Amino acid sequence: MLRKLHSLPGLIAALFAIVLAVTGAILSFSPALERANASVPAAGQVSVAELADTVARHYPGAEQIKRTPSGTLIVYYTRDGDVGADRIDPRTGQAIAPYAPSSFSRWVKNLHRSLLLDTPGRMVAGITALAMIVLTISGTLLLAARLGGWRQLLRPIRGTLSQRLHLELGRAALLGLLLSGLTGAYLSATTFGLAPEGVEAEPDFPLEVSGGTPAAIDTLPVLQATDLNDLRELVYPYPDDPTDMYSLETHQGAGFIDQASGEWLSYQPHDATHSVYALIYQLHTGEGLWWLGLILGLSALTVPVMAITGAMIWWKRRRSRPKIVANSGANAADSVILVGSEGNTTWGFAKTLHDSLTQAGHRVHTAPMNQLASRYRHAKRLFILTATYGDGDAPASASRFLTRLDNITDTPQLPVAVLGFGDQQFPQFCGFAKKIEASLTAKGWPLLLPLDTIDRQSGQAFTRWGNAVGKALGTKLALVHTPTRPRTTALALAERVDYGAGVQAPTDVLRFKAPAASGKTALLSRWLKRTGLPSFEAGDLVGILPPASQTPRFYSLASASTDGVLEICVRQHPHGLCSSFLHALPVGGTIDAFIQPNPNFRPTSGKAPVVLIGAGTGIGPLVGFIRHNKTHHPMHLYWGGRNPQSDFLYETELNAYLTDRRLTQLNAAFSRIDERAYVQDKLTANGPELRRLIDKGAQILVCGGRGMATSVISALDDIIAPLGIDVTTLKAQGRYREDVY
Ligand SMILES: Cc1cc2nc3c(=O)[nH]c(=O)nc-3n(C[C@H](O)[C@H](O)[C@H](O)COP(=O)(O)O)c2cc1C
Repeated sequence: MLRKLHSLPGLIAALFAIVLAVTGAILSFSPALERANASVPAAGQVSVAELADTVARHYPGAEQIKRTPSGTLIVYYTRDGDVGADRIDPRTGQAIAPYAPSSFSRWVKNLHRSLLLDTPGRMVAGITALAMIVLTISGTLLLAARLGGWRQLLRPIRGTLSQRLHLELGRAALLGLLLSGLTGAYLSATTFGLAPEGVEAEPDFPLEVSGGTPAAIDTLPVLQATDLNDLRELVYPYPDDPTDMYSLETHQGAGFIDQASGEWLSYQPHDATHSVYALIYQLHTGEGLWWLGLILGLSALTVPVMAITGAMIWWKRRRSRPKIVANSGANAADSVILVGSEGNTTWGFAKTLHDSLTQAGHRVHTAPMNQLASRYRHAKRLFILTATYGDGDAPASASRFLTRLDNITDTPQLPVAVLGFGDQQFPQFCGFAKKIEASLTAKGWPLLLPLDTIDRQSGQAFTRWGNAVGKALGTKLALVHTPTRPRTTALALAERVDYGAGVQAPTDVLRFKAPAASGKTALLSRWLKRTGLPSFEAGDLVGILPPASQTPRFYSLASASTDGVLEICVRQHPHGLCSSFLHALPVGGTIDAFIQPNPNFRPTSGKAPVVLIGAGTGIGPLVGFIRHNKTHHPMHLYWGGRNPQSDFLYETELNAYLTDRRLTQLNAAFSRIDERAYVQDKLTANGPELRRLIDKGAQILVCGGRGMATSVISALDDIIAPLGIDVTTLKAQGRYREDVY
């Protein structure tokens, strides 16, 4: 519901919001620009009397002085029968330059207020301002839910580039956009008479003046007592007309002043509605508050980026949710599948289960977890497939599940199997699935199968769970989940470096390039310096589809596309389909590959040191990070192999990086030599040094097998215990990232 409330107005209002935001940004920056050009005396330095006097001397035909909220002073005058206007210096009253209002800013203002369409345009602008309020509030609620609560609102944001851009910008611009939306909606309401416009009673027009000889301007008491910074407008009396008077408007009120006595003839202070209107106008435009104008302008500039990234996120989500065919009604089904998903990948698994059960002759109903019914009339089993978000929280399509469950008073005799989808890198791995199973068992629901979990959408783990489901149902259930085949690129093997033959761990560093183009295409590519490779960074993943398989195998990338090669490090597994294929691939042979971004596994920018830890082929992305460490950021590498004579991967490159200071320290451990050691032993041996680095805010990136990763966590927990923290804390702070397989 919240997501719909965010995406629907967002998509509809996007275009108008972009126009209003860009024009609003231009207008918001103008007070700061105007202020930078205006000379503004400090309070108490210049009185209106002094200014009016100097102006009258330089402009014998002066009619009016106006002060804009940003402090620019404009004098309107007649000279030799012609009218004119000049920008003037507040201290000398002399002309700085002729004044002509900018027709561009008038056009921008009209576009902003009414889209150049008068009343219908004003209505659209008002509705867009309301949509902006709905979007900022619903967006903030979604962000808080995604990050695991209000207190976590400043936590680092994970996700794809468009997600991070959308969320980071939204978080930064939140208050500015909310203020613009609220004040814009109020100003719109005033144009349609729905809110007071702040129009107030005019000061009484004096019927009589003292009629004495006009006094010198700089001696008039009211003008002497009015500071220049309070001035809005001063109108001079007609020359040589003793019955005329000065008219003065300040921030506090307005009235008429006698030419001879210099006292008020009538005065009307501004009332509360006027002051409220003026304040809201100021908060919307930033006029007179140049710093607020800058904040509002910068916030508004995020809107086009957020509109585009928001539309991209919406489209990706829509495209990635598979269509469930042959979906039985909730009361007709014998098997019910409820899905908790945010990014839609769990729906893909649910569809595989749905199709397999349907093929096995079952009537299956698949729905979001939020649609949990109090009763499924013919159901014999319930499957719950759910992801976890935030800090063990519900994904979008399951946010109301627990409340609905609480409202079910009779416990249905419906056996249930919960399958959690998550990521081991999060401290609350499959936390929500665990919560669901605990709540179901506490309410007395019978279990069809105990809770099982799937780490990072592992197809193999899902097949294993499918076998267990098949056994429980007494049918053979082959759950082969193939993610929709992504668009692949053909790449040709350009170079291979062999390691590890002597220690029974054949490992290859493989470098791929786009297959050689021919004729005009080759010339064009050379001229454009295009490599023909898709775009990627070291630490991203490449999915490779081995021949005769639809299931991609993922390898961490040791290069970035700017290096001109796609480099991976692959160990041959005895029966590994893809690793055997890659090890047998001749130079010039091609693969089908696609890139899966892995933006969370990267060194962060900033001054904090980076500790890279890996074993075996886990060195791949770590070497990529070091290769790109052109700014000589402190990087400490801990790596474990078997024997330095046989499988010291990247030995030559690493020594070169130590020499040119891209690598600060290299700690290699080998397990098949006399002084055998594993990478965790090296960590323990260097414990005090590591503790110092972590205390200084170091980020830790770990890549390699799960066994190694577990040993590394336990060694590091011991090392940092004296700091009063553990690896779980570092993970929660986003300072400990794993790429583990
Ligand atoms: C912002 C964010 C927070 C996550 N939090 C957790 C978590 O706390 N525990 C967990 O096991 N997985 C967590 N995950 C991983 C997802 O649960 C996992 O990728 C899941 O397969 C996504 O399924 P979906 O695409 O259907 O939403 C998180 C993922 C993201 C993007």
